[in-house]
Amino acid sequence: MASSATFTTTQLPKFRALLEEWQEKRAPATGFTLPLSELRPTTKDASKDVIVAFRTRPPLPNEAADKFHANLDAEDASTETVEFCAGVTVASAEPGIFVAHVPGMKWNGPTLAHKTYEADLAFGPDVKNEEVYQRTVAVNDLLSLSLSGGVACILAYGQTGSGKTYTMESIEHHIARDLFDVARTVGKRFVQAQGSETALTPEVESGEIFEFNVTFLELLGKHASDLLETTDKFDEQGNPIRTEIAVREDKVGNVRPNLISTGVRTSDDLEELINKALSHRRTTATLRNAKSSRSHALLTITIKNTLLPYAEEGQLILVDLAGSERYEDSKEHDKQRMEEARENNKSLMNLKECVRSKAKMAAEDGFVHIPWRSNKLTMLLKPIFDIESRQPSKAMIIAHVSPHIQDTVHSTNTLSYAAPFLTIPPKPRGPMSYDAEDPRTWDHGKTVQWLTTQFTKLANKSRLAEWKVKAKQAELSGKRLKPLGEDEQIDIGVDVLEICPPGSTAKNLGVLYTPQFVEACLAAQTDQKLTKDQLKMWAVDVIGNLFYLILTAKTRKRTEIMKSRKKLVTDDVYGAAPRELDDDAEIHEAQMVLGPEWYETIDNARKTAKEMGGDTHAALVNTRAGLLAKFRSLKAQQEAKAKEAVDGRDEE
Ligand SMILES: Nc1ncnc2c1ncn2[C@@H]1O[C@H](COP(=O)(O)OP(=O)(O)OP(=O)(O)O)[C@@H](O)[C@H]1O
Repeated sequence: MASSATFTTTQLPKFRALLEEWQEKRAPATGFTLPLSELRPTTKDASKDVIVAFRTRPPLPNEAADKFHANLDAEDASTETVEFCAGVTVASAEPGIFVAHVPGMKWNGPTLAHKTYEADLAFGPDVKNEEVYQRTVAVNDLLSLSLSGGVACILAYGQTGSGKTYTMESIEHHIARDLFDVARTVGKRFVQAQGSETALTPEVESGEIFEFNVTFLELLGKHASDLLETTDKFDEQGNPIRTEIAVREDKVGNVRPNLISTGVRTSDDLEELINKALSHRRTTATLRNAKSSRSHALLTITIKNTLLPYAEEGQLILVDLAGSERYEDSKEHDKQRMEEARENNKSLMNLKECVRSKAKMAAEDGFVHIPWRSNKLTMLLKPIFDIESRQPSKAMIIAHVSPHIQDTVHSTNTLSYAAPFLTIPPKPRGPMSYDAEDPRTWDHGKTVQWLTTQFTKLANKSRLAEWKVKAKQAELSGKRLKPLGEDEQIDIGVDVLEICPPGSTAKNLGVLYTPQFVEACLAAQTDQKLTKDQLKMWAVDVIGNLFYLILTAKTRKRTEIMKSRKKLVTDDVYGAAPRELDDDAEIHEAQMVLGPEWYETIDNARKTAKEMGGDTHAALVNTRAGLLAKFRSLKAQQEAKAKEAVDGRDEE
């Protein structure tokens, strides 16, 4: 089977002419909403849980000649040179719109279809790394989120060689540059909110209240290892042998692999550590005799607020995903690499399912099952996907595509992988009806009443504890302390109306980060006898209870909704039951193997059904089943060949 890239290359002049024709007619591209100099975190929609960006890179010098010479069988292939022909065009930078130019073939010659894909942002080949960082990480305030006990995750996805590592390494270095400055600003504000009671060491005074720890994990196929572990042992294939790391939930539900965790205090420390881990990854890739990275790499920075030791730690998770390989590119692989490629595809499909469900949940305020336990990659991203997690989180996906038309089939896969995260229209939501057990439905009065009860309970508890100590002392000196009066007026130590001013409700408080709520409580303190530490502890307790109530209400409603959905599915009213994940992975793989044939055959079958007045859905289902059968047979042949090759090598 001639590869689609070779086919496109041989027809390149015709595709270039078709592209020029399209370019002449198209509307001019639109740019970003704001220039870089006017970007501020406040200019973004803070409620978005998943942000999607597309990026394409420029063609590299000599790349076309190296990669796509027209006649692969020519005796002196190096003399062949091929000019560049774009496979994608940026139609709009914000919202992001990429047009993919899909080559095809009809009876009257080559055709070029133009497919549109949408994201939040689209970065063309001229956009530099600094701008990508500013428009993704900086403007969405991901550093502040992780410094406030939340989880921020940035994922780079795309075909091998499309520029993932280029983007991620630059983001990592920019984060190393900025993280400590942002931490000082956030830290100083927090220290000021605490007033004079914090022990003002020079570090605390300058806002250095955070502890940072870094881990670096590599996931190759099913095997996890620690990229910070130095090794001088290698297996037969040249793979460095590192300790296998278990990825599983512990008794309390955390997924904390046993990795080397290194504390960092400055930008230079972090920079040095990132360089070390990246060099290990590069060496590993080279030793495996692969130019590309076949593994997922997860750099995690855990951030602890030392002035809030009982609150959740924040996390910044940076993921450079393995290159999604075309099946036809992996034909020559040995058994182990085929297995890795299959595992990678599976984990990428599972990740897609999780991100899509998360985006859907945010859009609908509904309750969707997120299958994060199905795979090690998504297990490692548990704080992002577990709906029972109390930490606020944000995921940023940067989908990368090659600029070449020879890669368009793969580019459309990448773009269609990322695009559905956005396409779910938010459900119109009326006001939720009052539910005493769901804080999201409370009005201002009910919220103030609840907060007052909470602080009263805590004040009572500490009054009782104090009384017990005094009573013991009195007893020792032969006296009896007067019992506590039941209806004595209790000073709760804070002005609840300042924490929740008119117009604000429990729903507004529920979206605050824990440190923000603590700051609000410290600012509302009325009883100066109450120590700041005690008030901080109360505040963490109260906001924790509020999160818990919201979570319980969500979970309760989720169970109800899941039950009713199940019923709808069995009653066959809701349409087809959700597709099996494995099915989805297989379809994705089949699209890669069959390339344009997949899309064209389905398009033609649908058109024919429409023209004949037939059932287009049935035509789609039947044609897809036929294509899948063809793919399975091709795959079986490939596997048999690979097995033969491996057996042959073993015999030698
Ligand atoms: N935006 C860009 N501008 C200039 N050069 C780029 C850009 N993006 C990527 N490159 C270059 O393209 C080549 C491939 O990029 P990179 O290694 O980041 O790809 P990748 O998607 O991580 O590939 P793999 O999956 O194989 O690791 C590199 O030489 C890189 O320097």
